[in-house]
Amino acid sequence: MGESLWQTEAVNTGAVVAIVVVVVLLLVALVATGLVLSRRRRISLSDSADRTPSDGTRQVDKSGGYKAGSGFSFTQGAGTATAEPPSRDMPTIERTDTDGQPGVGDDAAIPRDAPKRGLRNVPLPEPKTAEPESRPHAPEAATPPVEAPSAEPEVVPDTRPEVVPEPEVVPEPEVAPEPEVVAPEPVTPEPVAEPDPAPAGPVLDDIAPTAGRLGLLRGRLSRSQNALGKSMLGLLGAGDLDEDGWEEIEGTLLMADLGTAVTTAVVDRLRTELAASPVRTAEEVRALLRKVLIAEVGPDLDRAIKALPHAGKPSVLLVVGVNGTGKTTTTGKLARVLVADGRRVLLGAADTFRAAAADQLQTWAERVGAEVVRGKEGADPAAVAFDAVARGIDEGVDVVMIDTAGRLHTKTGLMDELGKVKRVVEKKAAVDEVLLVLDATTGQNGLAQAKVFADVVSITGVVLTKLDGTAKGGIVFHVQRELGVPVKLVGLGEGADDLAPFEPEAFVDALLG
Ligand SMILES: Nc1nc2c(ncn2[C@@H]2O[C@H](COP(=O)(O)OP(=O)(O)OP(=O)(O)O)[C@@H](O)[C@H]2O)c(=O)[nH]1
Repeated sequence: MGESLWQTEAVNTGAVVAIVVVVVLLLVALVATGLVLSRRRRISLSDSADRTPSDGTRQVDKSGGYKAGSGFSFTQGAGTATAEPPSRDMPTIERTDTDGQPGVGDDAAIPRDAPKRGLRNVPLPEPKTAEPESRPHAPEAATPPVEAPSAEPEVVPDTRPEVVPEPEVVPEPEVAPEPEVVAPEPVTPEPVAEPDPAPAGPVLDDIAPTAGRLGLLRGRLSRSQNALGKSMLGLLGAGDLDEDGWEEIEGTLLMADLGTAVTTAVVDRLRTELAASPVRTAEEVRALLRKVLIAEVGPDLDRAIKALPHAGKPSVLLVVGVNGTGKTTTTGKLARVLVADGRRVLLGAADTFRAAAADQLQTWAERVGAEVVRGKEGADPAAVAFDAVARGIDEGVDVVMIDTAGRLHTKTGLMDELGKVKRVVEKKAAVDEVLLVLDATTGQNGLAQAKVFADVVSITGVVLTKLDGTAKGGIVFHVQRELGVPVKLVGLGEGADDLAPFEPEAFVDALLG
C-alpha cells in the first residue's frame, strides 16, 4: 500500500518535472524565434530606405532646391507642387514639403525637407543589362550621406550587403519549428531589394567644376576692341557728359545688342545716379556702371532649373528653339551636370524630322551616362515625347529632357506640332520647364524667331548659346526684356562642360572686363 502510494507520488513528480521542462523549452523556443524575427525585420526596414518603392520611384530629396557644386541651381516644378495633397501632421517640425504620404523607407519622424541625405545607388525595378549604366557618378551605397550625416545615420551604413543576398528571408520554414509558438502573423515576403546589377558602364570622363564657369566669358567679352565695358568706362570716365556724350553712350549700348528699351532704361538710370552723386575716379565709374547693369539684368529673378522630381514623378523639361541654335548640345551638357550630381536622366529625342538629330542625342546620352528614348524617323514627335516621359516614370528617373525639332518655326502646321508635344506630354506628367535655346550671335533676328516659340509654348527660361562667339553680351538684357523670362543658362563653347548657370554679377563683371 505504502509502496504503491510512493510509486504514485513519484510518477506525479516526474510528470510535473516533465511538464515544467516542456514549458521551459517552449518559452526558450518562443524567445529565440522572436529574436530572430525581430532582427530580420529590423534589417529589412533599414534596407527599405535604400530600396526602390513599389511604384518604381526612387527616394529623392524633397528640399525643393539645391545647388549643384555651388554652380547650377535646381529646384522642383512649382505648378505641380501646389496641386499635391496637404502634408501629414508633423507637429514638432514645420514642413515645407507637401508631398503627402511618405515613401518607402521614409522615416516619419524626419521631414523630407530636412537636409537631404546622401544619394544612393538604387536598383531599378527592371534592370536592363543592355543599357548603359546611367549613374556613373552616383555615390556608392556604402558612402555616408554628405549633406545630412546626422539626420538618418542608421540608414546608410552597410544595410545592403546584409539584405541583398539573403534569399531565405521569404519562406524560412526552419525559423519556426513550432508554428503555434511563432508570432501569429505569417512571415510575409517583404519586397526584397533586387540585387544591384551594377554593370560596368562606359567610363565617363570627369566633369569640370560647375562653379565659376561664367568667368570664362571675362576674357572673351572684354578682349574685343569695341567691348561694351571698355567703351562705357571710357565715356563715363571722361568727365562731365554733354548731350553728345550721352548719345555716344546710347550708341554704345545699342551696338552691344541691349536693344532700345534697355538702353533707354540704363541711360536714364546713369543720368539720375550721376546727378545725385558725381563720380571722380575710374573705380567709382566702374562701380556705378556695375550697379546699374546688375539692376537691369535682374539679380532677383528665379533662375533655378526645375529639374528635380516631385510627387513620385520625374521632372519634365522641354528644350525648344530654332534649328542650329544648340538645343541638342545644351540638352547633353545639362544632362551631364545632372548625372554628375547623382540624378538619373532620360533624354527623349522628339526631333523625328532628322534621324541625325536623334543620333546626336543618343551620342550625348552615351557620353554623359543618360538613357535615351527615340522614335523612327518621321514618327510623331508627340508620341516619342510621351513614350519618353512614360518610361521615365516607370523607371523612376529624376528628370526627363525632351529635345524637340528646330525646323518647326518655318511652318505654322509644324508649330502646332510643338504645342501638341507639350499637351500630349502633360497627359502623363506636368511640364516643369520649357527652355528656349537662343543663339547669341543671331541678335535681333534670332529674337524675332524666338518670340514665335514663346507664343506657342509658354517658355520658362532661356538658354543663350554661343556667347563665346560674340563680343555683344548685351543680348542678355534684350532677350529678357523682350521675352519676359530670365536667361537661366549660357553656352560658352562646344565642349561638354561649356554650359554655365547665368549669374548676373559674374556676367556684368565679364562685360566690364
Ligand atoms: N561656340 C559654341 N558652339 C555651340 C554652343 N552650343 C552649341 N554649339 C554648336 O552649335 C552647333 C549646333 O548645335 P546643335 O546642338 O546641333 O543645335 P540644334 O539646335 O540641336 O540643331 P537641330 O538639331 O538642327 O535643331 C553645333 O556645332 C554645336 O557644337 C556654344 O555655346 N558655343
